[in-house]
Amino acid sequence: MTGGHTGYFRDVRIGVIGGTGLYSLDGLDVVETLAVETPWGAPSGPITIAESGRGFRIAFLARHGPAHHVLPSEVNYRANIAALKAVGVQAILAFSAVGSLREEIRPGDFVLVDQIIDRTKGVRADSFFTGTGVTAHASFGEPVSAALRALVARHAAAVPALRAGGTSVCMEGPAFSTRAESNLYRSWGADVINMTNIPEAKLAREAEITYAVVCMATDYDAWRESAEPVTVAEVMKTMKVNAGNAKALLLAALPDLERAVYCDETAALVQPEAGSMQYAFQQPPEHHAAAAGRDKLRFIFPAYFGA
Ligand SMILES: CSC[C@H]1O[C@H](OP(=O)(O)O)[C@H](O)[C@@H]1O
Ligand SMILES: Nc1ncnc2[nH]cnc12
Repeated sequence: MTGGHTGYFRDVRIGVIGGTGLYSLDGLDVVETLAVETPWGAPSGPITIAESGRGFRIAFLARHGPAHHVLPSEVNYRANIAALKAVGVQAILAFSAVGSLREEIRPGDFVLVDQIIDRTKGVRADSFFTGTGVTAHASFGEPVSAALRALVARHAAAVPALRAGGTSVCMEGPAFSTRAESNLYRSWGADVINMTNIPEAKLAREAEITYAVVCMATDYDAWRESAEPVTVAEVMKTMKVNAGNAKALLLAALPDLERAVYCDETAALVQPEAGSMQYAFQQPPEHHAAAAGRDKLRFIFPAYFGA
């Protein structure tokens, strides 16, 4: 145990969440595999700790489990984020397979979204504070880290097409959208659609973890009159190529990311999120000591709910 932190503490500051078609990290040496338990239950699978050639460590988690056995609505997002936090993660680069809502975003293109529209249906646990007796409201107007997006965008040359900016719609699923819904999201100005950005991005923000998601277009969803609506077969066919490009992008960006989280004394990359929840609490700190969920919250926030 370190500084009131969890027994899993490892100081692995970089986390990667792989989505559909991205179930492992290649090109890095795996040094440890952790079965982490959190106060919110178990994450989707083991956390793999890998080491880069430069001696820095990266934690990897497959969002739907290593065999993709967890539906998007049934992912334990709280456990996933809490588990990454427990091993020391300060910045998460997530990957997500998405449908394109724009002709110009072709299957195979990557988009670093900067906005998210929540179309989930309230069935997902989306806050660490639920049931704890502590009221907190994270700032979420900018749901994705601008600094992490900019860092990744500098490595656009590693993939065929990478757009810096765009809006994703996170739908509930598991069935894909109707044509009318797909057109509705287009009329709202959305660029891509998936089923996992929310609550993942929200929980990362609550956990004070810097978060960005690389959205990898696999299909044109259901809006195009001239084409058949999306199927899983179509998604997985495109993901075969996308997965290779995702790994290339990660390996290209990793040296910069390592410098930013392990070597920069100003901590400029993670600084906007680190400590951000101190402004989110409704009640004064004295209240936290008596809160029913204090022990649970200490797992994520040793600084606010310490012994
Ligand atoms: C298999 S298509 C629908 C599935 O793909 C995306 O997964 P992820 O975001 O984890 O890459 C989408 O969000 C759905 O969960
Ligand atoms: N069209 C689509 N809708 C929702 N999630 C997706 N993931 C990949 N393609 C998708």
